[in-house]
Formats: sequence, C-alpha cells, structure tokens
Amino acid sequence: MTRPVAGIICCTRTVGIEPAQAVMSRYVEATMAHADVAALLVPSLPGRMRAAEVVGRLDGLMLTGSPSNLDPALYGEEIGDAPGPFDTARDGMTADLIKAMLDLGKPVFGICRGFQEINVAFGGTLRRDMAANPDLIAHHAPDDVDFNGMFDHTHEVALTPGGVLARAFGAEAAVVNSVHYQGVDRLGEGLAVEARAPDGVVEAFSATVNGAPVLAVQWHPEWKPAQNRQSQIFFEIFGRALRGAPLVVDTPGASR
Ligand SMILES: N[C@@H](CCC(=O)NCCCC(=O)O)C(=O)O
Repeated sequence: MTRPVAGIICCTRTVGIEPAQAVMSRYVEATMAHADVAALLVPSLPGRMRAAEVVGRLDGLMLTGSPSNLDPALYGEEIGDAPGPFDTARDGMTADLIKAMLDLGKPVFGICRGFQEINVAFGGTLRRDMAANPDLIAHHAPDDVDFNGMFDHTHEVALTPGGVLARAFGAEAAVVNSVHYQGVDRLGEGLAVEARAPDGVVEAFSATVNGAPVLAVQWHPEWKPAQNRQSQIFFEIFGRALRGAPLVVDTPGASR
C-alpha cells in the first residue's frame, strides 16, 4: 500500500564553500520511521518555485528546527541588531507553504524553528531572550557545552489537560529537551496552548484549520526518538494526521 507523503522543509546552509538546500537527517528519518510515511524535501527557494506548485503532491508538511532565526520584520519588529543567522529564503518559503497547505486543509506540524514559524504565520510574535532573561528558566544549555550536551539540556512542561499531547502521552507533564534562544511572545490567533514551561512560556500549541490539524512543539522529538516514547508519539500523531485519522487514540498511560 502506498504511504502518505510528508513534505519536509530545507534550510539554506553552506556545504564547503557552496550554498546548499539541507535538512539534518534526524528530522527526515524520525518523521519517516515513526509517522510511517514517505518524504519529499522541499527547497527553500521561493524565487524559483511557488508553494502552490507543490502542496498538491504533499499530504502534510513538517517544519524542522534550525540554528537560523526568523527575520523579526515578519512579526512587525524592525530591529537593526536582531540576532542572526537569518534564512530569509526559508522564511519566505515556509510562510507560503503554511498558507497553501492550510488552504487545502492539509496538516502542518512544526519543531522548534518550525513551531516559531507557525506562530508567526498565525499573527503571533517572538521574543529573543530565552537564554539570557533571569526571570525565565534556561531554555538553552550554556555556550560551552558540546553539541550532544545541548540536547541533554531539559526542563519540564505542563501539558494542557484534554489537549492533544496530554491525551496522546497519557500524562499531565513531560520532560523535554530545550535548544532555543527565541520563543513565543504573543501566541498567534486561533492557536491553543498544548504545553507551557514552568516560567509560563508556551512550548507547544495546536489548531484545526479547514479541518487540518496543526501541531507544533518548541522541543526536539526528532532527537534520539528511539530513547523517548513521547517523541515517537509526536511523529505517530503526524502519521495519523496525514492519513486523516483521529490524532489521538485514547489509551491511558500511553507513554509509560
Ligand atoms: N534558531 C531558533 C530556533 C531554534 C532551533 O530550531 N534549534 C535547533 C538547532 C539544532 C538543529 O539544527 O536542529 C532559536 O534559537 O530559537
């Protein structure tokens, strides 16, 4: 039987001295393995391709994490010294893809940068002080840790009772990795909070648009999902969304 096809966004990166369309394999492999789908990588080349030309071939869209930050102008803040790196090609492509997918009633899921992109697409704003603000918990590991150590940095989130994640995980809280310097400031219109950090910052949200589920998390379920049942469940939800199935099969204690 042919499986659904997930579109997975590429970033503009540099390989050697050349610009490249790239996505870390962990995002692609976790999506394919745990959502049980085929995948197509979508280039962030909005000057060469319109989202409307490809969304008809996709059953759902996965927006990945990335070290790059959204251009604050996208959420109405013109700041000369905003922290980069930027990837304005990805900014443009994802904004068009989110709209085109949801216009067709097709699922859109996001991880970390993808979560931030969806919030902005729904009219929300971002804050850029998630690692430095003493009033917040540390949302990023200290600068001197190595790459693996970055993903070892965790904190708890409270899951919204009755929400998609609380039901799917069969839990009231979860411990999540935290690899971001920016986060949700104003939540986009129509997005329902799925999880909050202990400092109140929104860590996951959901929505339904034209019948299509939207679900996004600030953390990284693609990081070693074999070791984390809740990470697997995030992608299983995506797989169900692409099949038009109910997002949650209510099984008490699902993640335990
Ligand atoms: N740059 C944004 C988004 C954070 C993010 O997606 N981090 C992932 C980095 C690791 C990877 O490449 O997967 C922010 O800092 O908030």
